[in-house]
Amino acid sequence: MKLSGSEVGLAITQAMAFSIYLQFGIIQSVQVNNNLVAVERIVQYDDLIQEPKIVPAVTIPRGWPQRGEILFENVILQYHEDSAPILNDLSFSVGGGEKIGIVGRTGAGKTSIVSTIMRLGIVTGTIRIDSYDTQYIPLDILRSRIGVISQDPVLFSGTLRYNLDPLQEFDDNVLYKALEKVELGKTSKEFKNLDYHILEEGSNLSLGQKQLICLARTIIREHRIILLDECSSNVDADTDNLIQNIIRKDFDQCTVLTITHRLNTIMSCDRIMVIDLGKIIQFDKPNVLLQDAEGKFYEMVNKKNEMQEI
Ligand SMILES: Nc1ncnc2c1ncn2[C@@H]1O[C@H](COP(=O)(O)OP(=O)(O)OP(=O)(O)O)[C@@H](O)[C@H]1O
Repeated sequence: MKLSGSEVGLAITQAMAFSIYLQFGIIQSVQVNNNLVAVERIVQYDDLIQEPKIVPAVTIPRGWPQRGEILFENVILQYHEDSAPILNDLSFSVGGGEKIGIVGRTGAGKTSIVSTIMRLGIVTGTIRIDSYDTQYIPLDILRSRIGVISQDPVLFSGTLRYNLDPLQEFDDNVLYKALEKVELGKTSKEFKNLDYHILEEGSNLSLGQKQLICLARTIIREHRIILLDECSSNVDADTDNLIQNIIRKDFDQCTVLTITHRLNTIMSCDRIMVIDLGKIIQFDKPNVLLQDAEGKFYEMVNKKNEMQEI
């Protein structure tokens, strides 16, 4: 939605009027504050550069992606037009149902792979998902068909039901089943009630509980491709184990890309991708990488073991 100059002007005038009313004690200060923040947000959103509207050349099937294959061909990612590429000429393919671990030092470009798949930033080269070139897929379709769980879970002020299913697409039974799978009820009995109220950004929940709600959301949607970006890095060992078990059981048929600093989390993956300075420097089965004494992965594993011995 693009506001006209007069609409933005009207919003600002209304905000000013509210602040005058406040000085005269006409309306409650909390209400005024909320209204001012709302106007401020509208003005901020209005300044955002709009993403391109993509008209697909072919019809995207309802069930896309079905196989979950990902193909990168000479992909480059920049976050701004005049900035240097963050990912440099990446080419690789992932088969449907494969479990891939992605590792590399801080700032290597791991999260940028997720950004690229979701087409956040300026992407050149070709990314195909089940043979469909993602540059021709409308962004709302692309982003709603891939499950992403990051280290900063996104939750809204509203009921548990609203947070699990904001568009009210699923039966309560489906939501309850997903909650059972992620064992949220074991952390607090409040989570057995879909009307339980969650505060803005989930401020009345622990990080682990927030992650489990995001996991439940992904289970409900039965995504074929799931991108996990450090989703269990800041939770306790029990929640981490629970998350890993759910991924193994419920996402068995899915293509899962797991970004992590915890190397033990990805040892059971089919293949591990090592990223450095925006390039893939190794991509192979864990046992192959562990035997390559000259390789980066070998160095990372041994450094970690040394740290544990100290
Ligand atoms: N939105 C952004 N705008 C501009 N530069 C960005 C943006 N996001 C990431 N970068 C830059 O891209 C590079 C790669 O960042 P990325 O988050 O992909 O690394 P990472 O390997 O996931 O790191 P970490 O392990 O610390 O999360 C970094 O130099 C970072 O500063």
